[in-house]
Amino acid sequence: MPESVKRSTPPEVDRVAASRAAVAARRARAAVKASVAAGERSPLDVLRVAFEDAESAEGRLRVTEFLTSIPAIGVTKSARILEDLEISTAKRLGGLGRLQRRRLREFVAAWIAAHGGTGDRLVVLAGPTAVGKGTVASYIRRHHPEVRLSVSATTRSPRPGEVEGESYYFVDDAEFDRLIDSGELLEWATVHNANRYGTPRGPVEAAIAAGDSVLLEIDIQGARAVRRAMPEATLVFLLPPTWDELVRRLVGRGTESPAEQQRRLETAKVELAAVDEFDHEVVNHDVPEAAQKVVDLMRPRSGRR
Ligand SMILES: Nc1ncnc2c1ncn2[C@@H]1O[C@H](COP(=O)(O)OP(=O)(O)OP(=O)(O)O)[C@@H](O)[C@H]1O
Ligand SMILES: Nc1nc2c(ncn2[C@@H]2O[C@H](COP(=O)(O)O)[C@@H](O)[C@H]2O)c(=O)[nH]1
Repeated sequence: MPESVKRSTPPEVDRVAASRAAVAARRARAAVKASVAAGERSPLDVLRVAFEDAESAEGRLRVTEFLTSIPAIGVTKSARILEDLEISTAKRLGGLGRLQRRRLREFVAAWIAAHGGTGDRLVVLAGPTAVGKGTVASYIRRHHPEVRLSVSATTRSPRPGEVEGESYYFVDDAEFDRLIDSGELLEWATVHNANRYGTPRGPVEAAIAAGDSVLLEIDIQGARAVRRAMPEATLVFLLPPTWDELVRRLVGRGTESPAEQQRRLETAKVELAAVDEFDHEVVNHDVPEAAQKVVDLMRPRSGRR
């Protein structure tokens, strides 16, 4: 042990260690800010990490430091934004309450969409079983040809009327394994403990590169995976008007056995609690109205396209 340390009294050693830790923490926070300012890291990704781990460099970042690292947000604008969001400038990201997190995330997602990020180009529509995701997505396919709908790969068998390459790419387990191993899927999940479903990466990346809007209609696990892979994506949670209406839709669809319906409803209860992880909520009272709300989120607010 070096002489200097041996001679230090315990409080002095503590002070040296604390000051080193403070310098390291300050450097880590500065690195986060610099990566956002340089456009290397999405602000939404920073928020995700901060909300998952309050003690991380991201979680220790003050909201003002965070906002001012976003290009075109200065100190004055940041103060005004925080006043609107009812968040104290002294708060750290990891110390925000549930509603404050939600308001800040919605603000940042809207800011990215309005300032040229991919947020308005890649929109994920997710929600519990039978809420109407497929119905709303089909409506968008029919009425909004400008929106590209991603076609998923699945190991389930085609239902009557489903068309290969339009409804899904129907593949066997070996082919699905190959798609995973070769990195050709942006995300994949086993849905309802039954079949595997995944989003082919190539068409999504090509559409975004071409400036098109892409809609992914996938389950909640898939939405979380897309957020990890592409933090700028806009996540939309489709909600039923009421729980009873969700049950009515599931039972009324008549495609699952009563036992399977029960299992899906148990999962739906858990999934509904994930709504706070999403950037926007749309209540599916009426299909055209819900579809319009989703499509509106895909359009830039400033007429960029
Ligand atoms: N706004 C609405 N009003 C009334 N019924 C609706 C509405 N939207 C969808 N439905 C009906 O609810 C049922 C479930 O819809 P859909 O199959 O699109 O759900 P989903 O979310 O894709 O389900 P899953 O995840 O289980 O595949 C269907 O019978 C559909 O016709
Ligand atoms: N994670 C993913 N989930 C997907 C994908 N494509 C569809 N889905 C979800 O699966 C269920 C069941 O669909 P169904 O057509 O068999 O009724 C539904 O919740 C879809 O949203 C995907 O690529 N990834």
